[in-house]
Amino acid sequence: MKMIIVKDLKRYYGTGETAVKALRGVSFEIKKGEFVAIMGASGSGKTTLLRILALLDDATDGEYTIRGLQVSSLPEAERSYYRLTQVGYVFQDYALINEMSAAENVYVLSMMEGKSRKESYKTALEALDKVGLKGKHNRVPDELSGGEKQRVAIARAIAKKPDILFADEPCANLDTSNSKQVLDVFKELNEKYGQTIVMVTHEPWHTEYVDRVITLEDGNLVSDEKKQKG
Ligand SMILES: Nc1ncnc2c1ncn2[C@@H]1O[C@H](COP(=O)(O)OP(=O)(O)OP(=O)(O)O)[C@@H](O)[C@H]1O
Repeated sequence: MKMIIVKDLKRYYGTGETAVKALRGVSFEIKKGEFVAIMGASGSGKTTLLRILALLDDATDGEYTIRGLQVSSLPEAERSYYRLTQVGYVFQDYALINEMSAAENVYVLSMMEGKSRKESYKTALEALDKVGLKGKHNRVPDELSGGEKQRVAIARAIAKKPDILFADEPCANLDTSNSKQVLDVFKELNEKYGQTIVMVTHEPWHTEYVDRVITLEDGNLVSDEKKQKG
């Protein structure tokens, strides 16, 4: 099943002669259950693409469909609802609330979706267990390693059981050992639960974990390569 269809996607910042053409017309499809890396040099358009796919930004032109739904032309209120309920996003800097425990960081988002307190708590603990943080539910971010903090952020993103999990350089602030822990979690979510994942990275060794690598260069898609997972 096709999860994502992108056709001739363009994103220009500014207008006229001085416009920055961050995406110059990118097309591809992603199937349900794929784990895809988006690579490319700094400034090639990776974050711009991911933000549009995660409905955090609008394209200047082109079409974007998730599970057959033309999200690029949805009214803003519906886009927000879709983003809140169906899209998981993991940021480079974790974006956790320092005063809250791991469980509370995950729980708060479920509550925002309108779930009951009891259900939200149960969902949060399940998500934390899935990312290997059993026994650390009550720790605040300062009592966790960088890799553990990122795993809390992943738990928060998957608690809603999103159609797609997006991650923008999730290991950028982590050493190799913590990066491996985080990538192992993504791999397990992908293999065990069939989670579709789209991850921006600039580290070639991260591609050992994925099914496919899409490479951007100066706003164009220049290669799309299937990988043998390590
Ligand atoms: N808000 C903005 N306003 C103007 N130009 C922007 C904006 N955001 C990004 N750009 C430009 O668009 C181009 C693509 O940026 P983008 O952040 O998508 O690249 P990237 O591949 O993610 O880079 P990096 O690896 O350094 O994060 C760059 O030339 C960048 O300077």
